[in-house]
Amino acid sequence: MTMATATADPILKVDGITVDFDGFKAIDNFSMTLERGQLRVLIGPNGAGKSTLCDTIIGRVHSASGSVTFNGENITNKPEFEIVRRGICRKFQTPGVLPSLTVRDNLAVAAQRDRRWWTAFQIGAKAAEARKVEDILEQIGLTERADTLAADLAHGEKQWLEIGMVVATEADLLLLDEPTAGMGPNETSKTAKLIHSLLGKHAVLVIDHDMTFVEELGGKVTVMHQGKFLKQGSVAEVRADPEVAAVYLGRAKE
Ligand SMILES: Nc1ncnc2c1ncn2[C@@H]1O[C@H](COP(=O)(O)OP(=O)(O)OP(=O)(O)O)[C@@H](O)[C@H]1O
Repeated sequence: MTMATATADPILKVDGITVDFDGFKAIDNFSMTLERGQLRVLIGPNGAGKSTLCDTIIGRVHSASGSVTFNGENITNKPEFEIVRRGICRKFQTPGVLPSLTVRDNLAVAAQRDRRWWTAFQIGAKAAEARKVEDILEQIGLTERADTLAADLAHGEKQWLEIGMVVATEADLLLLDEPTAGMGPNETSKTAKLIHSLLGKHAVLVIDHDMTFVEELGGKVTVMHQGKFLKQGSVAEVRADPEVAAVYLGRAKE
C-alpha cells in the first residue's frame, strides 16, 4: 500500500470557490482537498450546492472567486472539454448509456474517448482496448450481460454500466452524482463494493443522500450546507455532530 504518499499528494484542491447565480450564492467560499486514489463522500441537504460544486470542478459553471487545482494545475473556469481531457470524468444521476448498443459496445465507445488519443497509433492498441473492456465488464459484474442491449438492462445494471463507462475513460478523478439513485439495498451494497474497487487507480468523489450507502462506503465525509463547508470527518464523526444533525440528518428523519 502507498497510503502515506497518497495522503500527501492531493489530486484536487478546491480553494475558496464562490458561485453566484444573480446575487444568490449557491457556493460560498467553499474549500476541500481530495488525495490521489482516495474516496470522498459529499453530503448535505437539498440545495446545499453539491451538484453546483461538481459543475464548477468540471468547468460547466463559472466561479466568481477562488480556484480549482487538479493534478497541480490551475483549471479554474477552463472549458469543460479541456478539464475532461486532463482527466476528470463525471457520471450524472440520469443514465447516459446508449440504449441501442450492447453493454460491451457502450464500454468500447467510452474507452475510445480515452484522452490518451495517441494510444490509437500504437501497435496492439486495439487488442489492449478490447482487454480493457473485458476487465471493466468483470469489475462492474456485467460479463454475463456483455451482449445484452443497454436498453434491456435493469436499473441497477445501467448505473453500473455508467460507472464502467466513466472508468473506461481512465480519468484520474471520477465524480459520481447519486450513483445509487433508485436502487434497492442489494444493488446499493454492490455499488459500494464497486466504488471501493476503483480506489487507488482513481480518486472518487461521490455525492449521495442515502446515509445507509454513505455508511457502507465509509471513508471521509465532507458536509456542505447553504453553499458553505460545514464539517468533515468519518461517517461516525459526522453522524455524531450536532450541527450536522440539525441541518442534514435531523431533516432527513422528518
Ligand atoms: N443555474 C442556476 N441558476 C440559479 N440557481 C441555481 C442554478 N443551479 C442551482 N441553483 C440553486 O443553487 C442551489 C444549490 O443547488 P445544487 O443543485 O447545487 O444543490 P444540491 O446540493 O446538489 O441539491 P440536491 O441534493 O437537491 O441535488 C439551489 O438553491 C439551487 O436552486
